[in-house]
Amino acid sequence: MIQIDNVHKRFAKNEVLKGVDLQIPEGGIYAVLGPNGSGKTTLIKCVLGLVIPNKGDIRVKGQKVKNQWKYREEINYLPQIANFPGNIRVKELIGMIKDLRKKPGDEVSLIELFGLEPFLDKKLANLSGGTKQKVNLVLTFMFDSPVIILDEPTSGLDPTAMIALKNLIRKEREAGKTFLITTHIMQFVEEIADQVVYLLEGKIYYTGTLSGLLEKTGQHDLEHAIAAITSEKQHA
Ligand SMILES: Nc1ncnc2c1ncn2[C@@H]1O[C@H](COP(=O)(O)OP(=O)(O)OP(=O)(O)O)[C@@H](O)[C@H]1O
Repeated sequence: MIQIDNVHKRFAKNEVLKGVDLQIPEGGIYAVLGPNGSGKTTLIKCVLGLVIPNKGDIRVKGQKVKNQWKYREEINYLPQIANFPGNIRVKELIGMIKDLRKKPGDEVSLIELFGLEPFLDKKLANLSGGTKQKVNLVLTFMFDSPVIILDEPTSGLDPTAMIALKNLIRKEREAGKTFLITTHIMQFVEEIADQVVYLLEGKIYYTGTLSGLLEKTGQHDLEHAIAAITSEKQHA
């Protein structure tokens, strides 16, 4: 479904991705993990065509993404920071995004799921951070696309919204969707991820199941496994 071959990306002298190879088959939830600044967002943006690699190939459903736009219709994307003008009202924003995507969108059940009815007539500038994130989740999930990319989806969410989000992701996985998710919330990964991808120093340090990572690091939970990798690297 997504094939990443030998991808390199540098910003000036900062070599962020140094030969990333990754195959994501169709269906399932892939958690992309790694320390701050390890290149998770950069990798995701390469898949979306928002960042152009210096070297390497990326294919989505067999098609090279370079200079292509059509394939992006197959992807729903939640950015880490979504910047919409603050004077737009929630319902106007939802309408605008539906017009732009030119695809039928079903927002009604999502608005209910995240309890957003009282906020529909409010301007974005007047919403709390968590409420804005719920609106962004509605924008991401209201379209039916086979690939869903979420960059830090839990940001600012309260426990009720977290449960709603996990249930939503599981439901979409049951429908055969493929997820790429970055997060620093290890409990979230433990609860929902099928596979873990760990980026370190510009390369993939590990890809496989969560239990495989625990075995590789000799740890009992993901938080300790990640800490063990970091300290192993610092002492190497
Ligand atoms: N447009 C850009 N121009 C210059 N440098 C950039 C740009 N985008 C990212 N970087 C740099 O690339 C590196 C990787 O950033 P990236 O946002 O991909 O990391 P990340 O793993 O997603 O981090 P975090 O966990 O903090 O979200 C950082 O050093 C960042 O400063």
